Parts: sequence; C-alpha cells; structure tokens
Amino acid sequence: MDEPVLLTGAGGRVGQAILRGLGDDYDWRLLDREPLPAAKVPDGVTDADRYVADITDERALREAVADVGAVIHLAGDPRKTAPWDSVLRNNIDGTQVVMRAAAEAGVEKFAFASSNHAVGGYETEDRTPDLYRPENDYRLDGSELPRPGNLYGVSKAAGESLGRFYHDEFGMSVVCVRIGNLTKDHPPREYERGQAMWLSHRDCAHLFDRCLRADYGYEVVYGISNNDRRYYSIERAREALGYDPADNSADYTFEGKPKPDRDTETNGGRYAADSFASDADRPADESPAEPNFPADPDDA
Ligand SMILES: NC(=O)C1=CN([C@@H]2O[C@H](COP(=O)(O)OP(=O)(O)OC[C@H]3O[C@@H](n4cnc5c(N)ncnc54)[C@H](O)[C@@H]3O)[C@@H](O)[C@H]2O)C=CC1
Ligand SMILES: O=C1O[C@H](COP(=O)(O)O)[C@@H](O)[C@H](O)[C@H]1O
Repeated sequence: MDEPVLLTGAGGRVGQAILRGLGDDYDWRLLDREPLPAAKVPDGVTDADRYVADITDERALREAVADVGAVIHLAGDPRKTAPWDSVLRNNIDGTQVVMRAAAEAGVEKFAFASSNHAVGGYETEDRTPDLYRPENDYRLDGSELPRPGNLYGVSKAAGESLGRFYHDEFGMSVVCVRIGNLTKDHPPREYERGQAMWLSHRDCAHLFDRCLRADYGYEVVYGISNNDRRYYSIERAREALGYDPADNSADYTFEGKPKPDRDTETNGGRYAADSFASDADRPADESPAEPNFPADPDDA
C-alpha cells in the first residue's frame, strides 16, 4: 500500500497494538478525538498527519480520507455496557460518516473493527461454559447471522451492514473483523471466554497488516489468535487474508503465565516489535490497558 492509511481511534488499545507492530510499514494518518501524546505516535508521522476530530464530523473525515488508499476504522465506544445514545452516536452514526467519506473518496480498502459481541447471543446457557473449552467442536465461521448480546453488539452488527452496503454501492473492499479480546503479553487471566477469543498484540498487528495487503470483496472474519479454546473458526481469515496467527492462549497457564515449552518465535519475528524505533528517548509507553473512552456513560 503506497498511499497513506487512515487509522481512526489511533490512541486506543487496538490502535496502539497496530501501530507498535506496523508503525514503520505504512504512511499513517492518525485520527482520534483525543490528541495523541508523542509516546503513541510512530516515528515519521508529522503533525499534518494527525487529526483531532470526532468521527461524526463529516468535513473533518472528508479531509482525513482524501488520497488515502485504505482505512482501518477503530474509533468508537468499546464498552459492552455502553448506553444506546453512545453507541448510536459513536458506533453507528460515526461509522456511517467514516464509511461514506471513504467510499465517496474512492478509498480502495476498509477494515472495520467489529466485535465478538455482534454474535454474543450464540453463547447460550446450554452451550456455556463448555463452549470455551478445547474439546468443544461448536464453531462460528463468520457466515452466521449476527446475534448481538447487548446494544453495543447491535451497533457492531449495524457497522457490518453498513460495510456491506458501501461495498455493494461503491465497490470498496470491506473486511469486518470481529475482534475477540485483545490483551498485551498474556491472555486474559483466569477467564475462559477471554482465553477462547484472545487476540495477542502481534497477531492483531499481523491481522490488520493482512487486511491492508490482501485482495477481497466483502468479508467477515474473526480476529483471534490460534487458541485451542477457540469456538470461532479462523479459516476464512486464513483463506481470504492470508492470516497466520502466531499465538495460542494454550501456551499459557490459566493464570496467564507462559508455559516453559511455548514457541516464542513466530512470523519470522515480525510484528513482535513492542515499541517504536525511537522509544528510547520517548515518555513511558502509555498503551492503555483499559478503554481509552470516557468512564462516564453519560459522556457520549
Ligand atoms: N479491545 C478489544 O479487545 C476489542 C475492541 N473492539 C473494537 O475495536 C475498536 C477499538 O477498541 P479499543 O482500542 O479497545 O478501544 P479504546 O477505547 O481503547 O480506543 C478507542 C479510541 O477511539 C477514540 N474515539 C472514541 N469515540 C470517538 C469518536 N466519536 N470520534 C473520534 N475518536 C473516538 C477514543 O478516543 C479512543 O482513543 C472499537 O471499535 C472496539 O469496539 C472489538 C472487540 C474487542
Ligand atoms: O468488544 C469487546 O470485547 C472484548 C471482550 O468482551 P468481554 O465481555 O469478554 O470483556 C472487550 O474486552 C472489549 O473491551 C470490547 O470492546
């Protein structure tokens, strides 16, 4: 991808995992409604490439998408408990503004951060907790209808439909990534659901790198590492994108400690970068462990 890549929600957990893995590989444009501290910005990204704007601001988005080759759209309210007014504004209206601006500008590829919560309703009482264990063979593969388990999941299903519409109407390549549970350095501790859908930082960077490099039409894939506990199939991500995850939550104990024999070398060592080239003279890493979204649910 020679043209710039716009990353919305750049200051958040997923955005930072992507930038720490791919910071040197693309000509980035970074958009967030919060100004980005230097520690969150890869070398070479100038002030002119940084946009402080709300994704519902149509004019700002038209400016940000001009001449870009691809968009990775992460900005939104990530809380499964988010109130309707917040997901309506940030996740549905905001996503529509970003997708429309990209499609009308002729952007080639669009990667949308959907969620496991778009299909959380399939985790029925009779299926759980066995569903989250290696011996269970129940699978979701991305071809199933959305079945949200909360209003946040509804907003993600709406984003997937918006992507289908903008693909069909404008020919923009769209991939909806139903991200599982991103955590740094180890899977979610003592949490079976989290370990079934863990996405490591390096697999996250690798997956979105594939979204930028592969050719596709409209896809829905699961964004998880190659976890023994998984009940999401990653075959479509492998076939359509060339995704080849390195990590597996089974390489860690339930408490999150690495097992002695786990494979630490993967992807030829790529994406393992956990810092920007010049981190040595930067403020401490501010990659947030918690959502980078206002804690006050009334602050939509
Ligand atoms: N972290 C995870 O495990 C998962 C994340 N996701 C999705 O991935 C995306 C990123 O999630 P995280 O990085 O974890 O969230 P985060 O809360 O850490 O980061 C979101 C970023 O978007 C920005 N933002 C929020 N609303 C905005 C708006 N209206 N205009 C401009 N910027 C706005 C925030 O300032 C923040 O920097 C979200 O769409 C979330 O729903 C989906 C599944 C799992
Ligand atoms: O969409 C998301 O899902 C993950 C995992 O969900 P959880 O209910 O098992 O925590 C969540 O951690 C993340 O914040 C959210 O954006």
